[in-house]
Parts: sequence; C-alpha cells; structure tokens
Amino acid sequence: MSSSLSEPPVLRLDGVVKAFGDTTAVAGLDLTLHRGQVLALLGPNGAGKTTTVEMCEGFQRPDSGTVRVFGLDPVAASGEVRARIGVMLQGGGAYPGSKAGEMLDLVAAYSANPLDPQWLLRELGLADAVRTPYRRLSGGQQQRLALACALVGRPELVFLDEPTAGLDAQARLMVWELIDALRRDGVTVLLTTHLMDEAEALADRLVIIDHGRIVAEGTPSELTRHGAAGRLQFTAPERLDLTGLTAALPDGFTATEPSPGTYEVAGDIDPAVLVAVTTWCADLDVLATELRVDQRRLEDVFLELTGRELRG
Ligand SMILES: Nc1ncnc2c1ncn2[C@@H]1O[C@H](COP(=O)(O)OP(=O)(O)OP(=O)(O)O)[C@@H](O)[C@H]1O
Repeated sequence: MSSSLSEPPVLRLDGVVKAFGDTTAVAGLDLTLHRGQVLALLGPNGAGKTTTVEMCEGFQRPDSGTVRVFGLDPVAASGEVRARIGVMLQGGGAYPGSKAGEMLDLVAAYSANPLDPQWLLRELGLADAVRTPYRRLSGGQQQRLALACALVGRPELVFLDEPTAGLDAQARLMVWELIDALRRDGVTVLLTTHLMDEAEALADRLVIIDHGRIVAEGTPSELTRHGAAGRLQFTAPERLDLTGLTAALPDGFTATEPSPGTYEVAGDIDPAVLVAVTTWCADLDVLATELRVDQRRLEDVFLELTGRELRG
C-alpha cells in the first residue's frame, strides 16, 4: 500500500449530517482517507452510502459537519476539487447518439494529462464498442464506459458508486484489475459495494454503515476477527470435565460439548487460545482430533451488525 499517513488526508468527514425531510440519511459520520488507500463503504439499502459519496463529490451539501477533499470544501471549491477527482456517473450526461469512443475522447480533452483513451477502452474490454452509439451499448458496457470516463483524466481521488453492479463475472474481473492498478499507482479510491468479495478483494479498509452511522470499520481480517463469534472445534472422548479448560481460557470464553465427543470453544480465537486447548488436552492425556478454527466470514459480521443481508 502506498498510502502516506504523515500527509494530510485526501478526504476527511467530520460529524457529517444530512437529512431529507424526516429521513436522516447520514447521521454524524467521521471518515478519513489517506493517499493511496482504497476504502469500501458497505451498507444495506438506504444506509446512506450514496448520500455520503455525493457530499464528497460536492453534489450535496451537508446540513452540519464538514467535508474536506484535498483540504477544500467540495461545494465552495467545486471547480478545483472536480478537476482532481473522478466520478462515475450512471448514464448521466451522455448523448444517446454519441459513440463510446467519442464520449471518452471528449472527457479526455478536458484533462491536462489524460490517460490514453484507446488503452483504457481495451483494459475495460470495450475496444469493440468504440464506434457503438451510447444507446446501443449494453448496460454492462455503459457501466464500464462510465468508469472509463471517471478515470481518463488521471484523478487523484476516485469515487466509485457500485462500480460492478450488473456486470458479468468477466467484466467484473476487468474492473477489479483496473482498480487494483489504480491502487498501485497511488490513486485514492472510495467505493461503495454490496459485494463482500469485491470489498475483500479491493479494499484496504472497510467501513460498514447503517442508518447513516458507522457500525464497524477495519481491514477485512480485523473485521472478521472482531467480536466473540470465533469458534474452535475438536473431537475427543465424550464427557470430559471442562472446568479446567474454562479456567485456562481468557474471560468471556466458553467451552462446551454440544454433542457427545464434539467440543467447542467460543470466543476471539487467537494462537494463545489454541495453546491453552492443546495444553489442557495434553494434561489429560487426551488426543484432540479434527481440530478446526472457524473464522467468521464478512457476511456474518455484516448480518450481526445490521441485522440484514447484503444485497446481491
Ligand atoms: N434526494 C433524496 N430525497 C429524499 N430522500 C432521500 C434522497 N436521497 C436519499 N434519500 C434517503 O436517504 C436514505 C439514504 O439513502 P442513500 O441513497 O444514501 O443510501 P444507500 O446506502 O446509497 O442505499 P442503496 O444501497 O439503496 O443505494 C434513504 O432512506 C433514502 O431514501
């Protein structure tokens, strides 16, 4: 990762609130993003992801709190900010008759130092669609063209709102590879997604939001380690006295025998816990077999925190 934590953040939100009538879309959000980081915002429908991204882009103004992009207010300094960010607009601003290649060339012409549009189209599997009018592109092609338009100006910071929604597996992989290449080039990316595998594959940091608030954040592995849902299972002779094992485990851990001869230790399993279990077995002269540590999946964490499944 090429982020530089000593530099001022590329993006910073402090206590940001945004309501639409009675609906509080964003309810006091703090977020910091450093150069070269890829951050995924995850949340169920209506969690406030799009509203957050739109405030960062300067399309919406927060009711209270501050949004700073490169240290600037993205509404007041919209010209300067927009010249340095990449925004993926869903079909926005496209003339239905204009050709894919022409559209990208036009966007590139506004940039001082654009990427080669032909290269970008090839990278996104759109080389054959260069002369296709926008309205004849498939949904997935339009989506990839929107991504190309967001990236062609070599932005320092890119906002991608569900960049792979509706794409097939092959197109999704192309987009993932491109986002990975951006990260290697030191581009900062804020993306929203409903796809856990996408978040895990691309993001250095995940922020899970629900009802406009952050409910968890961390690296994918930090989030799956967090909480008390880790589980260690093993098989051993039936009806062992678990008092000694419970005493050897850290506070809050439980040791049970849910079915005869199958044992379960629940808690935040770390290497020291594994040692405690095997030491206890050795002291009893018992051989534990089929010993297994189950890591929580990100889906489990999400469900636990929001009570909802991710769409898609
Ligand atoms: N312009 C608007 N007018 C009224 N309500 C809005 C507006 N924009 C968003 N909302 C409401 O604010 C809440 C947050 O919406 P937002 O689109 O930010 O969520 P999201 O996390 O992006 O959801 P999704 O995953 O469905 O896109 C929702 O309840 C939504 O209905």
